[in-house]
Amino acid sequence: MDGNLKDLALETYSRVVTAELRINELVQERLSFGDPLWRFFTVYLEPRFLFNLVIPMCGIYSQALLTRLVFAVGLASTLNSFAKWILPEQRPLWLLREMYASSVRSPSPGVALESHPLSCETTAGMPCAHSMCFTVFTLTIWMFLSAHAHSGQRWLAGTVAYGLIFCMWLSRLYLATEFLHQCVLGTFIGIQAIGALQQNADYLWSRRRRWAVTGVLLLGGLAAAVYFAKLNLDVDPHWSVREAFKWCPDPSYMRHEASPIFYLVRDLGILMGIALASPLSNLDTKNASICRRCASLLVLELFNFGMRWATPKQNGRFAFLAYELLRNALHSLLLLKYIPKLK
Ligand SMILES: O=P(O)(O)OC[C@H]1O[C@@H](O)[C@H](O)[C@@H](O)[C@@H]1O
Repeated sequence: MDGNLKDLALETYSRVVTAELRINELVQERLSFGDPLWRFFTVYLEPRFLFNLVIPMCGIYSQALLTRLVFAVGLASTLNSFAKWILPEQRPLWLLREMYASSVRSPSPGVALESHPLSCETTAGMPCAHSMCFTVFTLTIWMFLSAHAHSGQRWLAGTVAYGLIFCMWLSRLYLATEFLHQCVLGTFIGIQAIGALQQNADYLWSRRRRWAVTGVLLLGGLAAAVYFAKLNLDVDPHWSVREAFKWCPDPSYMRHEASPIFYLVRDLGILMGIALASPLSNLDTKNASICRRCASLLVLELFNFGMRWATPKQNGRFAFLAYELLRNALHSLLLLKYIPKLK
């Protein structure tokens, strides 16, 4: 009975993802006129770019908005990286090529997908990080601006926000990096995460630094425990990187800083910066003059850019990961705690 249920579940899953491959194909065929736009969404609105440029730019408008964005998007990105670290789910191009390469799954799906450098992701597919972090980013801005808007303006801004999130889905489907269900679930989890953060805002924002830092260290321990548990269970922790190597048309499209471990370290670094700036309720979120805000954020982001440029990539992976952890922690700490002091 159990065996039958498992077979049925696998069969249903396989049918669903095969049908979803056709959605990727349809989007590639019908929406190629928007190619520059889909690339723009994937390249310039991805979590790393949000942290290194877009969120700091929002700080020019308001320090309170910047604080909320770093907190919400930082937590969402960490949650996403953990989900990808724990659950190994295929991406469309990997699955399609496996299907064609394997004689077990027949008949072949009869789908053709185009791939290029942006399709060479090295993490698992589920849930879509672009959709999840962008959902949290847009809805946090929407909620912040809605506090002082009429219901008509709120409705209009909400429609624009969901329209942009839909464009992010199309971008990921067009580049064949994600299945539709991975994008939808990314957005769904993002919305649930915002709800949970809102409900527990008082509790979370009043945590003392000691507790917050302990929480981040425990998360680091959890990530390491998952790694060793996988090794014990004979599950390859680097499965997604191997899939990418196997199916990416050119390995030079893949980057050091795109592995699941790198993303976990990056996100834990961002959280560590938030933890060091805790309690968040004590942070100064008053706005300095616009000139001062522009100048201080410009200096900070130039400094961050220099730090990124100087990343030691040739001194082994531990130096690389430790540097990234510290750089991200310093960047979010400076954004949250020290930029407002420069008044
Ligand atoms: O899950 P997606 O949308 O394919 O994204 C994969 C990775 O893409 C990178 O650009 C992000 O910085 C990562 O956080 C993310 O994990």
